[in-house]
Amino acid sequence: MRTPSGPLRAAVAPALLARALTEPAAAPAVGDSVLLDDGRVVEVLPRRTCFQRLSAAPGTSAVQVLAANVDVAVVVEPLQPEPHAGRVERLLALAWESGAQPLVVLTKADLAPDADALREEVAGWAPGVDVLVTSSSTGEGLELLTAYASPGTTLCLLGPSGAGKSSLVAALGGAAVVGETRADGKGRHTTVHRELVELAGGAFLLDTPGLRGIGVAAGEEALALAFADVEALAQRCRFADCRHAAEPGCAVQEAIESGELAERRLASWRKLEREAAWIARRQDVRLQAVERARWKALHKEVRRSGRVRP
Ligand SMILES: Nc1nc2c(ncn2[C@@H]2O[C@H](COP(=O)(O)OP(=O)(O)OP(=O)(O)O)[C@@H](O)[C@H]2O)c(=O)[nH]1
Ligand SMILES: [Zn+2]
Repeated sequence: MRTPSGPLRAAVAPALLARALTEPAAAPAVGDSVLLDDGRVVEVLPRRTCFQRLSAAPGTSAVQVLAANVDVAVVVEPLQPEPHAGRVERLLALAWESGAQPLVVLTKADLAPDADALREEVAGWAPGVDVLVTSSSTGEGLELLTAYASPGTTLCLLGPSGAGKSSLVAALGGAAVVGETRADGKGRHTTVHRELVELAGGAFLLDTPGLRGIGVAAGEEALALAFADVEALAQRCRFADCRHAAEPGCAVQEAIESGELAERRLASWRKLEREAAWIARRQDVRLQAVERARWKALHKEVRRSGRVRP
């Protein structure tokens, strides 16, 4: 981690480790600011923004934090092969979900003669979000991205393999400042991947493999932001509970008929809404399972000792 007196490797204090067993979000994640006592991490300071997913650990219902305190969440999508609408929309929903400012960066402009037209199209998938055209090969558009990377700002890159994320980092003058290390069988420490990169202008970039392919669904509120155009239309439907199928006075269907809204975009919104509902249900089921396990343990204790302990 970084401290005023330089980089430092610090262990997590036992009390915090113990808490993290039942509450994984209490553990420090990449991007966190922490309190140190006697060279140990005793507390994680409140997070401004947060990428998280449901913890895979059995017996917990909690969320696992993938990255904390990201200011700008950059959705990286190549112009060649063609930008993929569903993928951009999904990553934008996750960006909104995190609380960070979303940004779309289209890469490999040197390979796309129709970059400007493609930019227009992508802008339609990203209401309220800037869409930049860049090339790490020619340097085109990189100064636009630098404007988002003011000193002290933390960015993260979300995008598929091959989108050009590593090339962007290199083109922005990235140098690793913190590498995550792990001990191998022989007790040596080896760097497994770069985690925090300092850019030439003094901004930071989180480059976390776990974030790259992040597969979690965004919640309702994030979807409302990512699909602000569809939501605004839905406000104008005659019925408050309009399902935008065949109801009379449906502003969404009218917009599709007039060409104002792409049918594909409504379908994409529906798909992500279904996923959000599914995740919410799964979280409920998990909470119930944890509750059941607690009661089972309590009953066992009662049978064993013949009395109830609070
Ligand atoms: N022509 C051109 N090629 C590029 C550009 N940016 C990246 N590439 C190429 O695209 C390929 C993938 O780029 P990477 O930067 O490794 O992509 P990545 O997103 O980091 O991929 P992962 O590490 O798998 O997540 C490489 O062969 C790059 O040389 C660009 O601006 N123009
Ligand atoms: Zn409607």
